[in-house]
Amino acid sequence: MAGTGSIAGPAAASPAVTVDDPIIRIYRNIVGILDLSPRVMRSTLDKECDDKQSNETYRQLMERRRGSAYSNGEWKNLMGFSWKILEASKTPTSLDVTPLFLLLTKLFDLGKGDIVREHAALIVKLRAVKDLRNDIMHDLYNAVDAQKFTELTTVLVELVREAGRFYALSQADVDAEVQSLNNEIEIVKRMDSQSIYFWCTRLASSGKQAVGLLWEAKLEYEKLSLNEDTVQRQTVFHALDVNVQETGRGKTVSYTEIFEAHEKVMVVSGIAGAGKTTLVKNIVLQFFNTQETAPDYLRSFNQLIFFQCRDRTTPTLSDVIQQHYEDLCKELSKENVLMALLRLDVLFIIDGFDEVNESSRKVVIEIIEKTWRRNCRVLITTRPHAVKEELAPLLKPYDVSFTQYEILSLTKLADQLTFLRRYEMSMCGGAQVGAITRSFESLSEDVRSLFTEPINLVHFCEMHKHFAEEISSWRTPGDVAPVKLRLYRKLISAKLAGSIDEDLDVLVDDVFALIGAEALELLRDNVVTISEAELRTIKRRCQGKMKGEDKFDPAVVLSVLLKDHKPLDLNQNSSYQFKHKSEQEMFAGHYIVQCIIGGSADLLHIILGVSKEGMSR
Ligand SMILES: Nc1ncnc2c1ncn2[C@@H]1O[C@H](COP(=O)(O)OP(=O)(O)OP(=O)(O)O)[C@@H](O)[C@H]1O
Repeated sequence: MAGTGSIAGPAAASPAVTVDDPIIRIYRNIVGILDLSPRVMRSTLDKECDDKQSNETYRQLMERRRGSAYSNGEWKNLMGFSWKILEASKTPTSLDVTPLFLLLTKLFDLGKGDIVREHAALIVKLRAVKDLRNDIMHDLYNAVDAQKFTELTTVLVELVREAGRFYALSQADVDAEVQSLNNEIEIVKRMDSQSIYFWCTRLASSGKQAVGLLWEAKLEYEKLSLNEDTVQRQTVFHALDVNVQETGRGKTVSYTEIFEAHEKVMVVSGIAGAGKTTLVKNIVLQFFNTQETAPDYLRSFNQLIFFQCRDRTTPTLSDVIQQHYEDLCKELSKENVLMALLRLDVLFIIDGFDEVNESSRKVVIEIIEKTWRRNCRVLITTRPHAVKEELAPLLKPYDVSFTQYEILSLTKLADQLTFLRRYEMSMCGGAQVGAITRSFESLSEDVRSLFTEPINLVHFCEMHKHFAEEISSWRTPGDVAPVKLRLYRKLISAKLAGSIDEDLDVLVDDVFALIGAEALELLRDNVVTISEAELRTIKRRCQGKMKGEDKFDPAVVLSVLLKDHKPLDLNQNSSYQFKHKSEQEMFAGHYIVQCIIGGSADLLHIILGVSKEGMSR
């Protein structure tokens, strides 16, 4: 049977399954939704569009029937995020239930010439299929329900009969179509383990759970950057607001509303430390939360793939898929799992596009290329400068448009205090809560205006822990900046005290200079992850600086400044990163200032990334 999408080769003996087996129940529902339903609806659409010319798109057909063109805005409002596929498609072959339902209902609304038609009964049947689709695809509890398959097959047969009445087909033609559908239904009842729908079934039944465990282990806790404190990510999460750029009127909405966009691609932009990565990590945790069902705004997805552009070691999308569904990919191949995944409703999250490199760019392009015709959506985060300069040009050749949202800063004192309170509670386990917020409230407005990004507020908590006294003496914004570096100085000195004979201050200056030069060089190449080999080079350089200090261990110092970044694929080597990109930038900035103060002639060519000879020219 062509329709069940067998993967390749002769059909293997079907696994011994009974109706009691959850896998066969999910399989039937999945084939019913992903294969039988669109085929029946496509046949209805063909009947409705018997006047369509073969080179005409569905948008053009509707405009012809309407007698006027739609503006792009009208078309998007009419078709939601199916607008693109319905604008481009000339045949129904790649349309599935959601765009088919939309298209059919909008065609009925338009009418067909002067013919008076009563389409209400037909819409009832179409809607029943669409609702069953959403029930089954968005909730495993429904997907495993044998009754749903019975309901679906019944309504599909009714749809064929109702379409027969509506288009005044002969009884013989309708009976033949029903017979053919019943034959297909009988085939679906026997599970084909070579069918792509079998793998969709496996993904639907256990994929989310497996990936959920993976992300929960990786993301549940957050280690703060300036000291050893750990907080539970969801407990300290502050629900951020975003500004919809599309409207041009500065409409402010909650982050949960970004999925209401008409575009399949949504871009969340924000300056350094605005909370882009934290936002998407919390979306991941909410999606996979095993204690509660996914929140409403995520309910339309049944799988989620998370990819960070700083990754330099995952060359293809199927490798990303393998990291997510390791066991399933061992059974089938990663390519087949990817193929099956793209049939489902997937949310792809691409984090930190501004950090994209040669390898991760290929993955981003693959995601865009493979998802735009599907029921998938893509959420991309980036610093603002990369939207115009890099992201828009990358999407343009694929004719992909997006809605942009900008994360809003926390400018109101009440919001800042709420934010700080959560961290304070988590950091002191509930004891002595109030000191941090009181200290913050006592600052002048001028100084407080430095703390409008989440990262600065978190750093405030950390600085308060070490320099509470000093904070009370801050008078101007200029008093704040040096304290963060002093905090690092203090942390490194504490680590080295007792093991080093030399003057610690001088030694820390040397470490800062070395790490600052390294940070600058990496930033120049837009690199934020450091491989094991690169780390060894940095360690050797540290060691070289500390000649004569036998007891100096560069790993101890670097552990204060860098964090270990464990790969998803445990067979791969670890990589390392600054605790936050903004800290990499801070050390690079400090280094530049020191070079300028010290009158270093080497500096400019390093920043510009050219040779000294190149500079003289
Ligand atoms: N919504 C939030 N609730 C609680 N804490 C947050 C929130 N957003 C950010 N933070 C804190 O601020 C830190 C920096 O945020 P994050 O890394 O998400 O910023 P970013 O916008 O991705 O920055 P960059 O562009 O530099 O990568 C986080 O590690 C976290 O401690």
